[in-house]
Amino acid sequence: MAIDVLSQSAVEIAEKINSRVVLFLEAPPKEIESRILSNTELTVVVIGPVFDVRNRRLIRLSIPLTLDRESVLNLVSAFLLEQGLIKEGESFVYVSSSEIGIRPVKRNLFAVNGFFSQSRSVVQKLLEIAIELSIEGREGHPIGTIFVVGDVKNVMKHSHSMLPNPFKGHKINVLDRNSKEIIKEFAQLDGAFIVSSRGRILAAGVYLEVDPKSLDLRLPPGLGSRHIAAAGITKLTKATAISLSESGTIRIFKNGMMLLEYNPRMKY
Ligand SMILES: Nc1ncnc2c1ncn2[C@@H]1O[C@H](COP(=O)(O)OP(=O)(O)OP(=O)(O)O)[C@@H](O)[C@H]1O
Repeated sequence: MAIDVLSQSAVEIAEKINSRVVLFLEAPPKEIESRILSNTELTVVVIGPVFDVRNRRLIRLSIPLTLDRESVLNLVSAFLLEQGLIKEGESFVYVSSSEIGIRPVKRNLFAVNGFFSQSRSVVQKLLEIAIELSIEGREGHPIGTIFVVGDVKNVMKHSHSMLPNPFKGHKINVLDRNSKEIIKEFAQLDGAFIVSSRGRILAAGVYLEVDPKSLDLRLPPGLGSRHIAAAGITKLTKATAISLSESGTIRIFKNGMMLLEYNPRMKY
């Protein structure tokens, strides 16, 4: 099997370049995992449907499979740095059933503290919804929106409602299966959603009060007010923001920096 042969080469390469981590972009057969764990000192990271980081040598990350390769590698780099599993300047080896490569890790715009330790499944779920909204739009129109997750008390201090809050008094959680359509429907409103770190939607149609001049935002040029607001609120608070541009591009911000940029429409 291709992944069997390639994983063997990945281990050899990792040992040759003194890398500490091998990343499987798709889950390998169990015996490959156990062989690497018992015969080497390497940490194995597997991208798949399961998220489990308790075992420090066999780490399972669930990252949406629809993301492009670059974004997946960026997210994994951020994770490895954040967890202290790799240092800046070191490399990890990645492997799938059709390719193998070496990825040097840099602490760049994409590598940001705290992304993986907070509200993982909530952010993941909202990312899924943003991907669907990007591809589908709503009633024939492209949709743009912002989801702000976590540190709700502080987020509220830096925002105000632009319209009566449709979620007031309703217990709607992004992790509930049947909440997706409601969220997509209200994504047509102007402004941002405020979501607790446990996934409860507290408000929609919220204006984020962000003054970019007073914040040291390190953003790529050309982003408009929606994106500056999304980035800014993560600088002012400990929240994570997911923005969807009307152009279909999804971005994740944390600490005022962009962690991920991805346009699912590009593949269609
Ligand atoms: N501070 C803010 N808080 C919440 N929503 C905002 C804020 N600023 C702008 N928006 C929303 O973003 C929308 C688009 O604004 P603008 O075109 O300037 O942003 P953009 O970053 O270029 O977004 P897009 O790429 O979707 O066009 C506004 O109509 C408004 O709904």
